Parts: sequence; C-alpha cells; structure tokens
Amino acid sequence: MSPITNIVGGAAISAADAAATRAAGAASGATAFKVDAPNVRYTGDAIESDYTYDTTIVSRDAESGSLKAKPAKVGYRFRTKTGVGRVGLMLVGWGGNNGSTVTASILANKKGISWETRKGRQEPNYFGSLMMASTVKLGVDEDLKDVYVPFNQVVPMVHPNDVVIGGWDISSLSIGDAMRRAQVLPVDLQRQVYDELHQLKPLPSVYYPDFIAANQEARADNTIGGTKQEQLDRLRQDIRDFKQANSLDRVVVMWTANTERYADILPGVNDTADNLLQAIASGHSEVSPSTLFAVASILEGAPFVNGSPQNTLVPGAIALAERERSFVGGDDFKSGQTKIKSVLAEFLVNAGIKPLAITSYNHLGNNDGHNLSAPAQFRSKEISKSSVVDDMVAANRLLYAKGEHPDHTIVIKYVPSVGDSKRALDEYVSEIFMGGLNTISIYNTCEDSLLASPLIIDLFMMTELMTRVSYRTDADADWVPFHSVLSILSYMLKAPVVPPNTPVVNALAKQRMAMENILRAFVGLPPNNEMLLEHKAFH
Ligand SMILES: NC(=O)c1ccc[n+]([C@@H]2O[C@H](COP(=O)([O-])OP(=O)(O)OC[C@H]3O[C@@H](n4cnc5c(N)ncnc54)[C@H](O)[C@@H]3O)[C@@H](O)[C@H]2O)c1
Ligand SMILES: O=P([O-])([O-])O[C@@H]1[C@@H](O)[C@H](O)[C@@H](O)[C@H](O)[C@@H]1O
Repeated sequence: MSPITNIVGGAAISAADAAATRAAGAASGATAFKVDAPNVRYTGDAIESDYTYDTTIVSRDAESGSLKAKPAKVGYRFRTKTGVGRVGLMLVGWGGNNGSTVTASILANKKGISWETRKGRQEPNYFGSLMMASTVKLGVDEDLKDVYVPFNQVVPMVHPNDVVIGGWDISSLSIGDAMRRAQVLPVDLQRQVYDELHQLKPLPSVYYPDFIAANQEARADNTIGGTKQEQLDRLRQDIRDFKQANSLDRVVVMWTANTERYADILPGVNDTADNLLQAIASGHSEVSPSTLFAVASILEGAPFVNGSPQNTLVPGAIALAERERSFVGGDDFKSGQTKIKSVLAEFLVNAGIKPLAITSYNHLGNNDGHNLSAPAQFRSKEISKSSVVDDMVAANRLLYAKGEHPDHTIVIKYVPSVGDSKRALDEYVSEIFMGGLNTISIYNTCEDSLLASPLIIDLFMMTELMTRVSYRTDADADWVPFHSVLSILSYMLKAPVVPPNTPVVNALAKQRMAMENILRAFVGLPPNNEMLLEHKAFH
C-alpha cells in the first residue's frame, strides 16, 4: 500500500485505514509520504529542502503616515536528520499527577494494555496529543479531494512508545505508588501497570522550601543536600548517568514539578550567564530549584522545557542557553481554560466583537491545587493565565485603543474533594453591534492530568525533533541550529517564552499554523493557506 493511500482525506478514514495509519506510525521516524520535487533531497541520513520564505515588509511614510507593503523572499535550506535514535525524557516532579499519569499511559500504549470500564473495554490512546492524534492537510489528490496525514508523520519524529522515562522528585514514592496517590487513572488500568511502575523510583531532588508552598513540606523526603554548586554538579551527573545507563542519544528534561514563586531578577545575580553561574557557585538564595535544573540541562546539552508558570528561564539562563547552543522552552502547559481562551478570545476579536470582561474561575483538589492555594504560587499561575489575550487585543486597534484591555480576572480555589477533576467556569462579556452585549459562559470539567499528559508528549516530541534540525541561509557559512529559545513550542504553553525582542503569539490557530507550516518547510512544501483557488476559479 503506497503511503498516500493510508489516509483518505475528506471522507472518514475507514477502520482498516486507521489501523494501517497507526501501524505506519507505530515506529519512531515513520513518515506518511515522500515529496517529489527538485528542491527536496533525501540523503542517507537526512532530508534537505531548499525553501523560499515569503513575507511582506510594511513601511510607513513619515509625513503622510501611509503604509507601503512590499513582498519579500528569504532563501532557506533546511536539513532534518532522519535517524531518531534512542531518546530519553527526564521529568522533574516525576512522582506528581502529571508525571505518574504520563508514564503509566505511555506504558499502557506501548504494551497495548486495555481495561474494563462501566461502558466496556477501553483501549489506550494518545487523544489530546497534537502530534499523535491530530492530522494536517498534505494537499489534494487527483480528484481535488483533501488528503490528511498524521501530524507526527510529516517529518520523522520520535514515537512516545519508544521513549525512556526517568526523573526526579522530592517525594520518594515509587511511580506506582505515585500513580495511586494521584487517583487519576482507572483502577483496572492501575492494577495492570502497578508492578512495573513500582520498580521506577525518582531520583532525589533539590528542595528549597522558600520556592513552593509550605504545604508541600510533608512530601519532601527525597532531597539532595550540599551547596547549590554541589547540587548543580549532582543534577548534571544524574543526566549523564541516565543517558549512559540507557544508551541514549539524547535526553530532554522537562519541569512538571510544583509551581514555584517568581524569582526576583537581580542585576549581578541572574541577569547574565556568568552572573547566574557565579550566583550558583556562591549559593545565592534567589536561584530556584527549577533554574538549577535548567542550568544543569543547558550545560549537559539536554533541552529543558518548563511546564510550570514560574520564571525559571531568567535572563541569565536564556543567555547561557544561547551561549551553549542548548534548547530551552516554556512556560506552563496550556491545557484547559487558557487553551480555550486562546481560541475564543481570538474568535471574538477577529470577528470584530470586543471582549470587555473575561473571568476565569476554577477549583480543583489535586496537589497542584494545594500548592497553588498559597499566594506566591498562585501569583505565578495568575501571571501565566492572564497574558494569553495580549497579542489578540494588540492586533485590533479598531476595538482597543493602545493600552486598553478587557477586564481579565483569574480565580483558583482548592477543594480537596474534587481531586484532579478540575471544575472551570469562564464568562466572556463582549460589546457587539450598536452597543449590545453578548455573554458567553462555559462550564468545563476535566481530569487536569489527562489534559496535561498529552502536552508533555507533544513538547517532548517537538523538542526532540528540533535537536535534529539545522538550517542555513545565503548569509550562513555553515548549518546552524534554530534559536535556543524554542518558540515553536508555544501551542502547548500558556505563556510562551520567545527569543529576546521577538513577538509572543498566544492565538492557538496561529500557533498551530506556524508549527504545521514550519514542518512542511522542512520537507520543502509550501505553507497551507486554505485559499482553495482550485475550487473557486472557473478552471
Ligand atoms: N492540567 C495540569 O495538570 C497542568 C496544566 C498546566 C500546568 N501544570 C503545572 O504542572 C506542574 C505539575 O502539575 P501536577 O498536577 O503534576 O502537580 P503535582 O503536585 O501532582 O506534581 C508535582 C510534583 O513535583 C514534585 N516536586 C515539587 N518540587 C520539586 C522539586 N524541586 N524537584 C522535584 N520534584 C519536585 C512534588 O513532590 C510532586 O510530586 C504544576 O506546576 C502545574 O501548575 C499542570
Ligand atoms: O490550563 P488552565 O486550565 O488554563 O490552567 C490550569 C489552572 O486553571 C489550574 O488551576 C491549575 O491547577 C493547572 O495547573 C492549570 O494551569
């Protein structure tokens, strides 16, 4: 069966085709198609593409203020190494709800473990993962019907079933016991994976009580002592040991530990790479555990992604990543209310409707919620959840004057009895035609960790891919990696960290489009533009 026929665009994919697709994608590096074009070369170990990046440069006449738009073209060559190799994922906070849930779920998928539910047998899946459960339009077939392929098969990507998982936690519980403590996954599934997960023990971690809620102290029975420098050296050794013990080609480190308070940005402490390294050497109190993990990862050449809202990636950490040509990304998994907001707010503003007030309330009863019940930790989350509409508002000066914003309120309450099942209520009050008002209310219940776990997988897959991509322009003497700050990850994050002096994009549709079209560019395909001129012209 040729790859292109595995996926039938337009009509529903038949069960046979779906199975074939899953089978085709069941290994790291599988792709659904090959590009037949003079600008794309499949070499022994890479895909190379010559790509013209089309953009438009706008200038404003100083006197009249009139705008002038000038199309521009930039020539790129991309090289994507196709050998995925053996890849590891080290989770900080491995024993948490997210860490234990994603580990158990990958094991269930890898072994095809199904479980009984009230409604019958449930098969494992990767629903909620952009890479593993969504498709992208490849093009049209000879009948002009859309053809779609799995997102993870546009370019060779690691399959989550092949990842080696490890990590750290300040709690000594095995991953099996952590899964039980999380109370997220069905008991019949837990029963089947417990023994294997009970063999997995988190490495001891760095614990500074000042950075997370005092109510977390009871968990902290698995910590590293010593100076900050000794702790940094230990974390670096942990990464090296994990890589060697598992014969890995690459390791990605991801923070899914508790939300920390913001660190003060202090000149001479964490404002430059050297000052940050010196601050660690001198044991400065303002260096957080998460920043220590980021520095350890950067120095070991392991990409570091921050799934929590605190400002882990202080200026010194970003500068160090740039100097070491290491990748970093963050902040804060975009899983529920904020993900919906990054769609709904864009829809309203782009429809010429003016949100006046956005009120986001939720309560939950898991340990994340317990930690967030402390003011300093809640403040970190409030910041990451509040910035998500900024770009959409700034894009429409017909609705909003410069500096004008909708009222935006974030409330999070801790209600132990609901556990991981977050209850979220959102209200959008908008001004419509002729002074009218429109109110949209949303009630959203979800197992928070079942929304976040697929994001951990997507962040891991995209980050791993970017370690195999390089590019060059006519100005470059050799192949170079993408910028150290992976803004391509923004779709999965509430408050995307971007390269210095570059724009933050929060609108979900734009974020997905960027990721989709960049992957298409890696294989020399033009961006999807949905113009469908072939269906709009007479011939
Ligand atoms: N839907 C979601 O679950 C979601 C969405 C967005 C962001 N987040 C963020 O992801 C993070 C994890 O969420 P969770 O529900 O798994 O929380 P959790 O409290 O269940 O897990 C956090 C784990 O981190 C451990 N930990 C704390 N400090 C540590 C340290 N210094 N080193 C190593 N381990 C440490 C804790 O012992 C705990 O096991 C939180 O910051 C949360 O805000 C979660
Ligand atoms: O993703 P989202 O639903 O906007 O935000 C969520 C918060 O509302 C929730 O209180 C918190 O526990 C989760 O970590 C997550 O950050």
